[in-house]
Amino acid sequence: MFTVKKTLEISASHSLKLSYESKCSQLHGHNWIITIYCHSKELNEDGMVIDFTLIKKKIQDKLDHKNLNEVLSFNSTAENLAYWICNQIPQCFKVEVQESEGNIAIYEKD
Ligand SMILES: Nc1nc2c(c(=O)[nH]1)N=C([C@H](O)[C@H](O)COP(=O)(O)OP(=O)(O)OP(=O)(O)O)CN2
Ligand SMILES: [Zn+2]
Repeated sequence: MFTVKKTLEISASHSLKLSYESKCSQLHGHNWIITIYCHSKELNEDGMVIDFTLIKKKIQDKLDHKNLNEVLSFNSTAENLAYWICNQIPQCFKVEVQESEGNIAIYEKD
């Protein structure tokens, strides 16, 4: 099994819809650091699991310098982002989303 790991950064704004009062319900921004793990038993014809550039493009084109509330149909918690990102890339099996230093969510397929 081959594994590739791609780390990229997304600068964006969001506000969270929460069932309790929170500063996070106000529009604010983060520089999310996202680590994406992809694997494959065999390499493609180019000798890759997946092109690092393609991983970055798929995620950054949709999210970078955007208001996440406008481009995503779900509450953009780190957990939900990790889940959504994992499902954008067929070879992906794990995603880590660091919202700020010390605040990290991880989604991993069963
Ligand atoms: N489990 C989660 N908890 C929280 C999330 C989340 O995505 N998953 N998100 C937020 C907000 O986005 C909020 O903006 C985070 O604020 P931040 O200042 O980064 O974190 P803290 O409030 O913990 O403050 P520290 O500076 O880290 O002490 C909130 N929770
Ligand atoms: Zn936030």
